[in-house]
Amino acid sequence: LWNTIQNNDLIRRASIDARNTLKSVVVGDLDGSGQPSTTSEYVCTHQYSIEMVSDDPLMIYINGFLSPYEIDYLMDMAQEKVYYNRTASRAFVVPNPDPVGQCITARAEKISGFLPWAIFEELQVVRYTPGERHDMHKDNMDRPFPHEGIGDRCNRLLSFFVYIGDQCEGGETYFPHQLAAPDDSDTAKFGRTTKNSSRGLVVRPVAGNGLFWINLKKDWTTDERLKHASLPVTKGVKYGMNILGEGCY
Ligand SMILES: O=C(O)CCC(=O)C(=O)O
Ligand SMILES: [Fe+2]
Repeated sequence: LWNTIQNNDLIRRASIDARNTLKSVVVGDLDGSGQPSTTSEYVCTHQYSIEMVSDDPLMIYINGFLSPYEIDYLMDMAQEKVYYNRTASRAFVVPNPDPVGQCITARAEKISGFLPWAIFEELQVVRYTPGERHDMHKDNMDRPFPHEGIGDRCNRLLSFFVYIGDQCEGGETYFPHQLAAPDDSDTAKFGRTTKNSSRGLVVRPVAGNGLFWINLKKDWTTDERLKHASLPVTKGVKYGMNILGEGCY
């Protein structure tokens, strides 16, 4: 059960300390002078707003999770990187340490609050060109896995999916088991399935915004209701980012 966590507190403390140490070195003090660097406009701050999508399973929509600076930064990085193939789309991992990456991970950790996460994985940026998609899946593994120095039975407890580039048509994130967005919801952010069903949450790419949800039930088994897919991009290019928080029991 979630409340049987043993060493998560120690691990997450170490994870946060490591990030804070790094942050004080790399963010705002790039020349090591102890003064905010004039060569960088970037300061790690967290400004976003949230909307509850559902309480069971827990899902939250986040407006402005990425700042305009962070979007530009990641889009620049996304033009330079070599991508690896995933099924029907491509991805790369944000180098670690990276001042913006560290700040984004710290933000995800903060939002995750007191939930029993132990550590966050490296940030993964994904790209879809026309025809590319991500088939129906869950973000956690079927079986718990060991994570060196953390625990023997770990799994991807928390998922954030954040949109970085929305100059595309299609590419919505689709959760077939979630309730459909209400009629009066913002159509820039939420869509509907073609069949007039009460189920099926369709979330449109809006740069900077994202979703947070919990993959596992209280007994650490898969919550099948969080299966999801990226519908195919039909025009333009979509960029997004996975931020995955692992917990161990
Ligand atoms: O691209 C999306 O909308 C979702 C991607 C996704 O679910 C994943 O990469 O695990
Ligand atoms: Fe996913």
